[in-house]
Amino acid sequence: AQEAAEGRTAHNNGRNGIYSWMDGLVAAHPNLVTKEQIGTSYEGRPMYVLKFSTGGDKRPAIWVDSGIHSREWVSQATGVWTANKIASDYGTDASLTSLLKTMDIYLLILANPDGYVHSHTSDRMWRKTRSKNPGSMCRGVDPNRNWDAGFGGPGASTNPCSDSYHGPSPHSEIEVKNVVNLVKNHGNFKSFISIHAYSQLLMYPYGYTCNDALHAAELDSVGRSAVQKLSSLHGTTYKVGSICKIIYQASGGSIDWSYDLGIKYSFAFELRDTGRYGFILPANQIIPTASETWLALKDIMEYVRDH
Ligand SMILES: O=C(O)[C@H](Cc1ccccc1)CC(O)(O)C[N+](=O)[O-]
Ligand SMILES: [Zn+2]
Repeated sequence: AQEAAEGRTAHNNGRNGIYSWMDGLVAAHPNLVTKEQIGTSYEGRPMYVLKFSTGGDKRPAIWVDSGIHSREWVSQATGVWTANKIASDYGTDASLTSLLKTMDIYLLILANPDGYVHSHTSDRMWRKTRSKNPGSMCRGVDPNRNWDAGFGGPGASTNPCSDSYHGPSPHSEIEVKNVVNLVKNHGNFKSFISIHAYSQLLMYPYGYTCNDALHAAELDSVGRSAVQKLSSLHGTTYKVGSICKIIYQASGGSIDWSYDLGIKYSFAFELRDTGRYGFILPANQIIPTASETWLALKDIMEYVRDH
């Protein structure tokens, strides 16, 4: 109880490790990394994106988010590792350096900050946002069912007590709305990548239907190339396919929304593992997971740069 209390204090006093860590990264790389607040969460926590840019104005950009489902802790950890990797490899990795000459990378490490705190202080298996549902004892909306893409269709629940509750309306969750506003106002994103765990999958639209997306063949080949690079590091095997075909039908998902907005290169990762540890992945697998995932992310980013 004492630890939980201390945990709550640390989080509530904004001494949250990731927030202060982000400030350190910005301070260490002032010519590359800036921190932009895109809004606040339901409980009032700031939502920050890290912007990696070498100049220009609204350059073609790549979006990466992690932690939209708060219990998928290797996802947020991979976000942190990836932020550091981009900052430290810029200038030495020729491919990344050339990418950042013409494109920007936006990285939202904590897409669901309230849920993340709740999974640390109260319920390790918490997935949703922490919003109050009128008329229900149950809190939270599944932020990956709340996007305006096939909203309320098959593969989401109308029950506020369900872990896949889609919410009262599209973009009802402020955490989702904040991302929608940034992406729409920016207007020049070429790729939208959302990082989840677990199952070891690289998926592309659609989730809301099992009909093929217009660019399914191209996205499939981009995905296969990326997972080949991923597997080359530690031999981790991934499957590639559309959300609906490879995992299950799911409506209101973020990458269906980004794809239908016109952001062709929309992907979702399901990181390690395949169920042995599930969401409770041992910490000694964080760096191997993040390192192999980076090879796939970089491959996708290079493809986007060149197409
Ligand atoms: O159900 C989900 O939102 C993801 C699968 C997914 C991923 C992207 C778009 C639509 C669905 C699976 C997961 O990451 O939540 C893992 N899980 O089933 O807990
Ligand atoms: Zn997830």
